[in-house]
Amino acid sequence: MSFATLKAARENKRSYVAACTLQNSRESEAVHEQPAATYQSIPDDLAIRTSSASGRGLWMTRKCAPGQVLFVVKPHAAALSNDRLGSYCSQCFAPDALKRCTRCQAIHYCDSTCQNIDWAVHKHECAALQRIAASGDSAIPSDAIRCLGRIMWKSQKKGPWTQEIDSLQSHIKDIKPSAYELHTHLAISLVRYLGLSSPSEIASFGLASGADLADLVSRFVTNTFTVTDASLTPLGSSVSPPVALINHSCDPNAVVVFPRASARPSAAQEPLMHVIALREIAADEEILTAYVDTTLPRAIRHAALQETYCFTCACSLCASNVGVDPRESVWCPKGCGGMCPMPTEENSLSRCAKCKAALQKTDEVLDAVRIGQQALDKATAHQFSDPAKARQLTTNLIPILVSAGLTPAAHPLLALTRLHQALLVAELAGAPALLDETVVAATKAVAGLDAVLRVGHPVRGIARAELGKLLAVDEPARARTPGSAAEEALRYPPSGAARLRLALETLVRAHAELTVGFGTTNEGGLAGQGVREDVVRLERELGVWTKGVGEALKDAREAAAGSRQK
Ligand SMILES: C[S@@+](CC[C@H](N)C(=O)[O-])C[C@H]1O[C@@H](n2cnc3c(N)ncnc32)[C@H](O)[C@@H]1O
Repeated sequence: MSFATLKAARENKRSYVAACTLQNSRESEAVHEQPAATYQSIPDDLAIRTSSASGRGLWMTRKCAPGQVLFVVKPHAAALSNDRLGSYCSQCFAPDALKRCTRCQAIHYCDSTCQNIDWAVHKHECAALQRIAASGDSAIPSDAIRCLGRIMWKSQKKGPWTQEIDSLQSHIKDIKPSAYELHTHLAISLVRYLGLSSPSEIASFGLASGADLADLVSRFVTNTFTVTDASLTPLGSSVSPPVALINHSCDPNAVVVFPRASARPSAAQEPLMHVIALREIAADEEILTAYVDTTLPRAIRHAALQETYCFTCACSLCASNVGVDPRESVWCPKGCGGMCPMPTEENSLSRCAKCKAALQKTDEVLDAVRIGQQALDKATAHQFSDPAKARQLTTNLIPILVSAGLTPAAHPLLALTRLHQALLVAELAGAPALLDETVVAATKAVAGLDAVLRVGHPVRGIARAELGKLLAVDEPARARTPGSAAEEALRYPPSGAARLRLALETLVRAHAELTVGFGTTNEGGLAGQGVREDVVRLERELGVWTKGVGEALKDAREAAAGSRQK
C-alpha cells in the first residue's frame, strides 16, 4: 500500500479498514480493499476493492435482498439525445417540458426551477449552441458530445467532483483499431463544440495537451451510462463515477435503472440512478451489472465488450459449457420438447440435449440465422425513419426463423420479435385490428425473455407489463381468420371476463417483477405505479363484469319463472 493511499485513507471521513485481502469467488484471485476517499456518495455498506482481473469494483460488506436499493446518485453529467431535446427537460429529464431557452432555442425545461438549477452549466452550453447555429450549421451535436461538454465546463471548478471524473478508468493505450474512428470523431467534434482554436486553450479545462483530451474521451467511452425513462426507453447519455466503479457480468446480480420513484421529495433532483440488487448478494460478494444486452449470444457480447471495454468476460455464463444456452438453441427435431445447441459453420453436428436426436436441417438453420441477422440490422436501422419497411422485414423473417426451429429466446428471433412488437405497438392506436398480432408478439417476447433473464430483471417486468396492458384492451369479439395450430395455441380469449382475468394475472406478475427490478422501496418506480393502477382498474372492471353477468342471470331466471307462472 503506497503512502498516498494511506494518507488518503486517513483523510477520508469514512471508516477505513486497513488494507485487507479477500477471496473473490468469481475469479479466485486476490482482492484488495481501497479507500473510498474520492467518492462521496457511496454508502457505508459498500466497499471499493481492487482485483488483478477487473481493477476496482464495488463490493457488498453485508448481505442484501433482491430488490434492495443499494445506492442512489444523480449523474455527474447527463445530456438528452437529440430527438428528445424538444420535448424533455434537459435538467430533470421529465417529459412534456414546454419552457424553451429563449437564447439557444434548443433546450427545454419543465419550469424556471429546473432552468435555474441548470443555468450554471447551460450558460456555457447555450453559448456553444448559439455559436454553432450562427455558423450556419443546423446540426446540434450528439448527446455524447454535449455530455462531454458539460463535463469539461463543470471541470473548470476543481473539487471532489473533478477528482471523481479524473479517476475514471481509461483505455487510451489499448483502444481497438475499430474504435479509433469513434474516439477521433468524439475528440474533433468536442474541440469544435467548445470553440477551441489553439491547443493552449485546452488548459482552461484543466487539460495539458491533446493527449489529455483523448484520455478524457476514452474515460467517457468506458464509463458512459444510457439514461432511460421509467419504462427503460433510452433518453440520453450520462456519467456517474461511483456507479462506473461497478464491474461487468453477463449474469449480473444488480442493475442500474432510473425508476423515477414517486417517494422522492422533488422531481428536480432527477434523473436519479438507482443501483438495485436483482438477487440476494452475500457479504463480501462483488456487485456486478451487465454492460451489454445479455439476451445476445456469447460471441456478440464478447465482441461488444472487447470493442468498448477492452476485456474478455469470464463470468459464470460465459465460462459455462453445461447444457444448451437458450440464446443459441433450436427445438428438438423429434419434438420431444428438448433443445439442441445452435449449429455453427465450424460444427454442424448438434443433438437434442434431452432425447439425443440429431438435428438434420443444419444448413436451413444456418441460412435462417444469417438472413435473420441481416433483416434485424436493416429493420433496426429503419425503425424510426421507415417503420413500414421495418415491419415488413420483421413480418417476413419471423416465420422463417420459427419454421427453421429456433426457440423464442434464440438470437436473432427474440430480437426480431421484440422489434416487431415495438413496431406494432407504435401503430396500434391508428390500427386496432393489429391487436391480436401484437398480443401474440408480446407473448413470444415474454417467453423468450423469461428463458434468458433472471426473475425480477426490469426488462422482464416491463415486457410482462406491456403484455398485460395489451390483454386488458378488452376488444369486443369479432370474426378472426384462424391461424396455424401453433398460432392458435397462442391466442387468448378475445373478450370478456376470461380475457380480463388473464390480463389481471399477467399484470400482477409484472408488478412483482417490477418491484424487484426497480426497487422494493421504490415500489417498482413509476412503471410499477402504473401497473398497480391498471390492476386496481381491472379488479374493479372484473367485479362489474361478474356482477353484471350475475345480475343478467338473475334477470333471466326471474323472467323464466315469470313466464312459467303465466
Ligand atoms: C466502468 S469500468 C469499471 C470499473 C473499473 N474496474 C475501474 O477500475 O475503474 C469498466 C472497465 O472495468 C474493467 N472490467 C469491468 N468488468 C470486467 C470484467 N468482468 N472482467 C475484466 N475487466 C472488467 C474493464 O477494464 C472495463 O473497461
